[in-house]
Amino acid sequence: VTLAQNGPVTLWARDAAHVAEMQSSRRNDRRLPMTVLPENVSVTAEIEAATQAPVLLLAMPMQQMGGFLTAHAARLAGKTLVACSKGIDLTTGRGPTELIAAACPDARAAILTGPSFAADIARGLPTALTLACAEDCEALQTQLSTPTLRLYRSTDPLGAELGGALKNVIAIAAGVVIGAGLGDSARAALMTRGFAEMSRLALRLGARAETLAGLSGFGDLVLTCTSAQSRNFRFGQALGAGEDFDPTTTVEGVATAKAVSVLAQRRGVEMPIATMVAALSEHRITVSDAAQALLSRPLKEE
Ligand SMILES: NC(=O)C1=CN([C@@H]2O[C@H](COP(=O)(O)OP(=O)(O)OC[C@H]3O[C@@H](n4cnc5c(N)ncnc54)[C@H](O)[C@@H]3O)[C@@H](O)[C@H]2O)C=CC1
Ligand SMILES: O=C(CO)COP(=O)(O)O
Repeated sequence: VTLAQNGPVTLWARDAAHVAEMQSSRRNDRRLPMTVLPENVSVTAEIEAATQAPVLLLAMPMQQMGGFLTAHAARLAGKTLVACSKGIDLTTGRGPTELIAAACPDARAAILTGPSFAADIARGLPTALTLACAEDCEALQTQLSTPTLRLYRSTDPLGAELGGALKNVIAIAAGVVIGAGLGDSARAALMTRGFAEMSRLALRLGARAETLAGLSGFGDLVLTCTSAQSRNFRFGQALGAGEDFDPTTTVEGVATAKAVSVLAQRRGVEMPIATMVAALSEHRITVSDAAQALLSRPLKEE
């Protein structure tokens, strides 16, 4: 919706009936019901039509991306593929740009990530994001920026994708704290210690500290841990309050917590909060036992 200010945009979806509905109503009632699709957004169920453009934005749940890339690899060769997903693939332990590089080695992989709710962007509210690509991406930065969507470029896609993936795990923990009535002070402590463990793992994997401190890391951590618009935060809140949560909602932090626990163990990195989120999401531990376990860790230097 925002990119349509810069020129024609093609929106591809798999479900032909849903596409027909969007073409006639000019809205996506399932995902963004309040937003009218601009005239120069054309909606199609034909992947051929959607892959004509040189730049493609991939916005799908993280665990679906590997299958999509493999299925369409031939069409995607030579394209610039901009991942908009946040997470770590459970099967391979890879982030979005690493998945793209493995499945489509002839494509240019980039990631667009940072504090941004889709509904805010669609409403034209001011938003700032990180666009990260191993190569120079100044032209792409200009192409994807709009008067209300301000992109900062980075050459550290690993750091950007790890920040975006890991903040969801900490947001679930923050939601648990609020849902269980443990208070705002506990949430602030968890966000800070969460940021410490996000940075610990990311740096060990080769990311840059300044990327973690930027929009894709710290920025998105703040948004997701403090806003009820966040599905990860709301999922945590329900977990903390012992309430059910709609299982069809995309909550990226659940699979990411699982993937991160494995990754952290393999690399010998301590990630107590992420490990606790993985256990809580799978109901292997109660909220009070999780809180107790975190509070009774050995005292140490900050
Ligand atoms: N909604 C938001 O505000 C933001 C979402 N993201 C990220 O974007 C990614 C997608 O999230 P949402 O769009 O919000 O989720 P969603 O659940 O609202 O929508 C996902 C869409 O992907 C489609 N899809 C599922 N599997 C697919 C496949 N194999 N091929 C093509 N399409 C497929 C679904 O049909 C659905 O339309 C996530 O990684 C999320 O973290 C990032 C920033 C903001
Ligand atoms: O990534 C997001 C905001 O930057 C969206 O957060 P949720 O997936 O938790 O809704």
